[in-house]
Amino acid sequence: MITQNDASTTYDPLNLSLNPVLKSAYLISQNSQDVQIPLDGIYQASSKIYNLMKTKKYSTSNWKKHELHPKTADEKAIDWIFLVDLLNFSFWSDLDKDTDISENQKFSITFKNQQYTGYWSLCAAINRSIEEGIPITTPSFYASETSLSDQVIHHIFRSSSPNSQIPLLKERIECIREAGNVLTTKFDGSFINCVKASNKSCVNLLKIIVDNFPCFRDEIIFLGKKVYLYKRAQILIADIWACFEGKGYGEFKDIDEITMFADYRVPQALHHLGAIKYSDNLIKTLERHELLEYGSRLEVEIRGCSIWAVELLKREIKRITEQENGQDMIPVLNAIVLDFFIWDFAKEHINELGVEFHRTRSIYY
Ligand SMILES: Nc1nc2c(c(CN[C@H]3C=C[C@H](O)[C@@H]3O)cn2[C@@H]2O[C@H](COP(=O)(O)O)[C@@H](O)[C@H]2O)c(=O)[nH]1
Repeated sequence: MITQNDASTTYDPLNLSLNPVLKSAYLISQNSQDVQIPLDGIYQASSKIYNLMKTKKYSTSNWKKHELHPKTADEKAIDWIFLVDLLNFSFWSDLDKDTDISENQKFSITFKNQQYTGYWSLCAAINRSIEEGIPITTPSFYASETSLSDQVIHHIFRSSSPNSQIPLLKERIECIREAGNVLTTKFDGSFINCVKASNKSCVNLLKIIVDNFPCFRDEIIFLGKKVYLYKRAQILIADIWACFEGKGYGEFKDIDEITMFADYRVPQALHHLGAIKYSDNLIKTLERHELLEYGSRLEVEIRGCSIWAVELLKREIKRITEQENGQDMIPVLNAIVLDFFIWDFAKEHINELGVEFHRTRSIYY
């Protein structure tokens, strides 16, 4: 059983992790006012997740099974993953607050006669443009407006519902130009060269990403201290690791350093599972669909406590697995596999999560 000790003030993450995100998450969780991590909730959620994962035999091979994800782990897949995780943010619709708005009035992408929203709409838009012969995943192509105009980018993200547009399209174009130029001027035109420079260390690769690509710098001042959440930088590494199933370009000796990715979906599922608990005041704020500013106290508490809660879930589930020698049931268990599982769980149970997601408009998640 994990004890208070794991989450107590004597626990010093400085010795336990090289990843600045984990230290930040611990600091936030220790100073949080409107989000708590009840240990009994962690125990209950751990056994529930363990049993669900056991039946699903969840592993990294699930990543390529998603219909819109690349099926072959090669250099093209790396370019695809980089572009997707460069733009993997803020899909929720302003229209969400009007309950009588029907789903098909919101932004969505039609691809192969299927309609996609949210994260999957991004994947669908990119796959659709590849099928239309647009080399959208080639950095030298998307770096400059002369080869890829803003108008064509608008066309790539055209919605199947009229008068709706992907949120933050202008900011997405800025990210595309910025990252495309960094890759062409500093990394010989492909993110694969960042992966090679990381020397199979995800902590190194995380640093390369945030040092060279400003739009991945998900950093905030919390109670006068700089905290690092790095959601897109970490999921970029995790998607490569999962796509390559931990081998070849996906082999990272220190992959267990990567934490949960602090988005707006997984916290909802964590609350539903009892692993985190919002104050009444926060719940009312969310129910009013109030915007939470990026970097505001409530928003940082939700994100930081979610990361720390997944860390505690991981430890407790590891302990259960060892106790029940279920290693073969869950071959690989780290914060990535746990996060992916909980995110897919959130999507599967989207209408029964019992709490609103928090609405922050940002390019960071
Ligand atoms: N923490 C975490 N956040 C994730 C993902 C994913 C997709 N990952 C796929 C790849 C492997 C997994 O098995 C998933 O199938 C997207 N997001 C974030 O969610 C939000 C979009 O939500 P919605 O509007 O409802 O689609 C947005 O912030 C986006 O950045 C994840 O896995 N973990």
